[in-house]
Amino acid sequence: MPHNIAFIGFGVVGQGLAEILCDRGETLRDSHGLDANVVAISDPVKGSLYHPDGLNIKRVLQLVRETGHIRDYPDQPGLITGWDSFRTIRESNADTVVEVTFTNVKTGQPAIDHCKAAFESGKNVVMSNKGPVALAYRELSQMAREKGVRLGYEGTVMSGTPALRMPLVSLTGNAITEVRGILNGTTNYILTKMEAGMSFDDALREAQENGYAEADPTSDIEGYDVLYKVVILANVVMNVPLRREDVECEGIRHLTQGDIEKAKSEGKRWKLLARIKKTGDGVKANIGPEMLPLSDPLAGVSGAMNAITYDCDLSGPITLVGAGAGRTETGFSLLIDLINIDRGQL
Ligand SMILES: NC(=O)C1=CN([C@@H]2O[C@H](COP(=O)(O)OP(=O)(O)OC[C@H]3O[C@@H](n4cnc5c(N)ncnc54)[C@H](OP(=O)(O)O)[C@@H]3O)[C@@H](O)[C@H]2O)C=CC1
Ligand SMILES: N[C@@H](CC=O)C(=O)O
Repeated sequence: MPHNIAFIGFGVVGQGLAEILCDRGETLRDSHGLDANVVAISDPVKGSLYHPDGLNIKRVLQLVRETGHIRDYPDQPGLITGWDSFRTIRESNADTVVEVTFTNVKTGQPAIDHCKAAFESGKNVVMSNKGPVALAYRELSQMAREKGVRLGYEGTVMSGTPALRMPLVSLTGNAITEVRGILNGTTNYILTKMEAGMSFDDALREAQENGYAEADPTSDIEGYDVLYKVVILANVVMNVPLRREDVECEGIRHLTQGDIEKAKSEGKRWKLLARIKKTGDGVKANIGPEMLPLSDPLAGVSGAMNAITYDCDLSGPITLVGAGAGRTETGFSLLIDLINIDRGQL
């Protein structure tokens, strides 16, 4: 049976997943049981397409590459163009909505309402958008359960590095007492480049060109992106209802080349660190730049790589290192969820 997919948003990550589905379609079907069929794409600037039998995704990707939009997709019987996100979610024959619009760090919208509309229409949601999980995790997971559909969000923390599945599945049975990590690719990339002599602004520009940064990079630089990831980790992995207003948060905007040089002269390196520590009645969480000695394993994590350490009472500390951002890496995070939906493991 084909697994019909609708993309809501078709930027860096949406195209990353589409490329994987296009390049690996046969292997995914024959070896992993995922017969992915993209039936719809809805994006305010690139355009919107829906065909109940499926779109030619290779053609779609070629059009985006060549023209920046999909409005010149060849007309054919049954093709519908111009549907907005909600119409696509409600009226398409998609089984799963891939929600890859921007992360709204104030309200989580319109992504939260996209999820609700999908569940109301009996559709699964997989997303790398952090807003809905950070702000409405409990409500959305309950709603998905009641409607008998699935909610996947592996890519919301550390892109395609399984920072959520690993503790939930492989470390299950442990009590996780502390989580500590580098959880933003853009700022880690900027700090690494500044250490090599590049200016803050040039390094940020490169991170944007590489597809690591948020649509509004203030979210990366001021730490709001990490704040959302901390809230997700506390709620999903530690089962504590932490809210964003409970977390102390400082970004890296104020760090100067002088600060970077000072750290270097002391045999240290700046990293934007997140910490979540279990307390008697919940957790205490904070985010901020810290100077780490070069001997600290986190000091060696560079560029858009991220790392997270889970302090577990039975297994001891376990650290996961991998991509924190990126087109293919985050596209892959959505693939993990899609395959697991078909396996009945999500
Ligand atoms: N890039 C990365 O490495 C990672 C990204 N993420 C998250 O994944 C999500 C997607 O990221 P990314 O692809 O990089 O972001 P982009 O900004 O490249 O893509 C988002 C797309 O969604 C479109 N969009 C905005 N509003 C709507 C709407 N209402 N309906 C449909 N489409 C809409 C945007 O259009 P327009 O440009 O016109 O606004 C844009 O094309 C974000 O939430 C991000 O936080 C998570 C992990 C890593
Ligand atoms: N902008 C984010 C993308 C992934 O969540 C980052 O740089 O880590």
